[in-house]
Amino acid sequence: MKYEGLDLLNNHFLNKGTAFTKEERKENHIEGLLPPFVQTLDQQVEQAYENYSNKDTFLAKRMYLMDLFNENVTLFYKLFSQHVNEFMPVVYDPTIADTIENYSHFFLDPQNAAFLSIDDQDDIEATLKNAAAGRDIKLIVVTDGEGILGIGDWGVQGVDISVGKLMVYTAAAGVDPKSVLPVVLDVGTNRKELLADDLYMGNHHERVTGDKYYNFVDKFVETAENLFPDMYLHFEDFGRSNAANILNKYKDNILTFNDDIQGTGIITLAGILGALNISKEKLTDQVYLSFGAGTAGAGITKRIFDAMVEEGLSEDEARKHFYLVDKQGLLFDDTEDLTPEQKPFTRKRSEFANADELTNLEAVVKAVHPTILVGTSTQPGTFNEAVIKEMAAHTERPIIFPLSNPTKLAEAKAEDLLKWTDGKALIATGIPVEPVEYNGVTYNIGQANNALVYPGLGLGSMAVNAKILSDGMINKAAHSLGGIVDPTQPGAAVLPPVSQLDKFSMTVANGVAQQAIDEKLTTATDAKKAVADLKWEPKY
Ligand SMILES: NC(=O)c1ccc[n+]([C@@H]2O[C@H](COP(=O)([O-])OP(=O)(O)OC[C@H]3O[C@@H](n4cnc5c(N)ncnc54)[C@H](O)[C@@H]3O)[C@@H](O)[C@H]2O)c1
Ligand SMILES: O=C(O)C[C@H](O)C(=O)O
Ligand SMILES: [Mn+2]
Repeated sequence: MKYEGLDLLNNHFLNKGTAFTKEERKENHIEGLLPPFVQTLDQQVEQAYENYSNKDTFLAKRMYLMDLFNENVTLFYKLFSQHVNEFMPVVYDPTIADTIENYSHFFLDPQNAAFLSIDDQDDIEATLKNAAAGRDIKLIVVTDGEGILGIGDWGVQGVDISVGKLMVYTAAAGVDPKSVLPVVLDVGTNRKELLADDLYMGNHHERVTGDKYYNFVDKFVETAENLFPDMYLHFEDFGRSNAANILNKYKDNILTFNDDIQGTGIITLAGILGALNISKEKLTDQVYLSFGAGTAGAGITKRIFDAMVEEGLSEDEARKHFYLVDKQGLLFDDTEDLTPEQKPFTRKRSEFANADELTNLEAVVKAVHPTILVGTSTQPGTFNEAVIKEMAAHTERPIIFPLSNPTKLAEAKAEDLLKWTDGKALIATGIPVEPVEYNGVTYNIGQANNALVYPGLGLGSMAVNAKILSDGMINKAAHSLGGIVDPTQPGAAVLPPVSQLDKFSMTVANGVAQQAIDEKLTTATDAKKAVADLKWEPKY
């Protein structure tokens, strides 16, 4: 189909705005519909960045950028690619949390998303086709909005996380924006204030659970697979009781990925390897404490456990290095309400003289002397001075990762962690943090956010159209981020800087694609060529 006239100007994939040449304007019947001066893409970028910079708040900046995206995708990504570091917290986490909480009130545009309702299951196929509009869809990010970041259940409003994650795929790894589709599964919400709000845009009923829920997810997956057989299916921010079930159900049969379980596992392992590269310690000597053992906490634990086994420990030996703390305190084998993912990492009460007192983080830190403390608890400020000083008293370079998002939920601030450990802590945070000055040293703080790996992992997997996402490919991604930071520099970060996200996304993509070839999960033979061929660039 040829777009011309207003249809062309209103198609954000094809629109070049003031960059349409005089000839193009004539040919497409848009002469006189734009100011006469023909601009270059670089001039448009300059103009847009000036506009962006004049907005006072992150929220206003984000809204401007979303308008720009709706207007002209090429210009949006050209601008984004030139300011990745600056735009990430605006387009993505943490500002995205504000837009999710206020989605129904801020609403202007559905941004090409597919809204699938559990109450209209017969529409699934039609909706996906309508949203694709003839495009060859290679990547879907889907959420059901139950476990958005750490802010919980936001029902249909969670759709923005699918939109935002996809924008990062393109900005970081050059995934073609014409090949992606954000999806939300609206199964209701348990958030009372949304149900009571007349302007709430989703289904006004409580979440549907059990067989009806899983059948709906099944129907979506099956229909999407049929329509888009080469698709990479990314699950995001499902609730704790469903995320792992869904991953386990599909991971051995289709090319699928759970970001909170697998993406977070990869980036946290990469961060820990980066920290150990600075302290010159061995992974198999570490004592690991997960604070908040939900979707992300348990996913990370499993990844670090697998890494210890790869480094030569038996499974039984490796398990002894792990402690999980959740709402109930330290998790024992007889603790009530354990999830299937927690069970393999529980301890026995007989290991401790004071087992019944191990109901809070500080008591557990005193009892087990962790060398690594990772927070995915959604409980702000819980890595307090007493906890951190106790940890630092028993280990030279404590590895401390407060990963809960958004900013208001972080377990600690990097500057406090440095202060309480006299600069010894090796830190990564979930959200971006400015460098911290302490005792004359500038500490760069790594960002252990899955956004540093999922774009490259996805691009590499899609480039070779791998049959599944294997443990080997995941492992390869985790080991691809080393060697970028100089660990001998005082204040070196444990992970590479987001400013180089586009570069190291390619390293991740090439490594993952090669691994798929090595494991015979693809018919492709040349990883680098496959990745380069799929990579999209914003240009007219
Ligand atoms: N940095 C990253 O890349 C990244 C990735 C995924 C998740 N996260 C963050 O991790 C957090 C958790 O996400 P999730 O998807 O695992 O959610 P989740 O709900 O599955 O897990 C949260 C866990 O914390 C536990 N918890 C609640 N209160 C607690 C308390 N007082 N003490 C100890 N544990 C407590 C819950 O019981 C649950 O098991 C969120 O803030 C999310 O933003 C960060
Ligand atoms: O979205 C993020 O910033 C990371 C992660 O997927 C999360 O749920 O917090
Ligand atoms: Mn997430």
